[in-house]
Amino acid sequence: MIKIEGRNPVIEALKSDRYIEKIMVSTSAKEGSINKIVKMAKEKGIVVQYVDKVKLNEISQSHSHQGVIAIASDYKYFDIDELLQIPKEKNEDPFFIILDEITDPHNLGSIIRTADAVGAHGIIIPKRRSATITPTVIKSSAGAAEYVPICKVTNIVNAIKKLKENGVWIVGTDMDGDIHYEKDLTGAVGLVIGSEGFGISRLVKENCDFIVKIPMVGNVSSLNASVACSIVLYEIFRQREKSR
Ligand SMILES: C[S@@+](CC[C@H](N)C(=O)[O-])C[C@H]1O[C@@H](n2cnc3c(N)ncnc32)[C@H](O)[C@@H]1O
Repeated sequence: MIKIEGRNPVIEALKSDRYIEKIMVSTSAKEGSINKIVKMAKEKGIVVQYVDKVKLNEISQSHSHQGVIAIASDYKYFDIDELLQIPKEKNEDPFFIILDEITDPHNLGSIIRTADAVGAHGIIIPKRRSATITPTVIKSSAGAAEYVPICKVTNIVNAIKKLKENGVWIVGTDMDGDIHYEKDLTGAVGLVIGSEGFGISRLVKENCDFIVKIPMVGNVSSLNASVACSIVLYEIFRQREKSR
């Protein structure tokens, strides 16, 4: 079981068909969206348990529960074949994100949130040395983790090769690339974002079809990984919308 913490994440979980064992609500949280959550839970026949705020603080893993925690079934990761099936079923050009060892749960949550906003078909993460779906990630995604398929793979390079075999162009991001908005980013695309500390690893970079950079004129040498990811995702989204 996994804890889903915070109001938006719990609302999104209640909207989905995910199994929820119970919802714990702080006795001191009565206002606003808490009433909506309790109503939604009751309509679905889910047990609502009122607990003291101190107890909820102890249970919370994200430390930002906003007075509500749902105990839900574990997150279901996709495999790469299932991921590739999604754009086919929607009759859309594949649009994937590949995270090369993003370790900060807030970055992963924020990337999931933007991925949902731009209609990406899924995110590939490595099994090791990576943030995975935790209460903090779900909270940071504002509940978008319910909608964005995540695929955990043993080897990112092999996953990239598989995407390429399926006609996906792999776009890396680094400071030594071409300006992102001057490149054609339409068609089947897999966007690679490097780790917070080390960027994209050498082998992954060698397997990218091309590299793009987000121009910068300031003093710091790079952007935050989730910010960089959002900027390029929105350029891909803009170009895809324009080419429809
Ligand atoms: C914090 S940066 C990594 C910095 C790292 N010290 C390095 O040497 O590459 C994390 C990731 O965000 C993306 N990124 C950040 N700033 C970028 C920029 N200006 N252009 C393209 N990608 C960028 C890249 O994917 C990068 O690997």
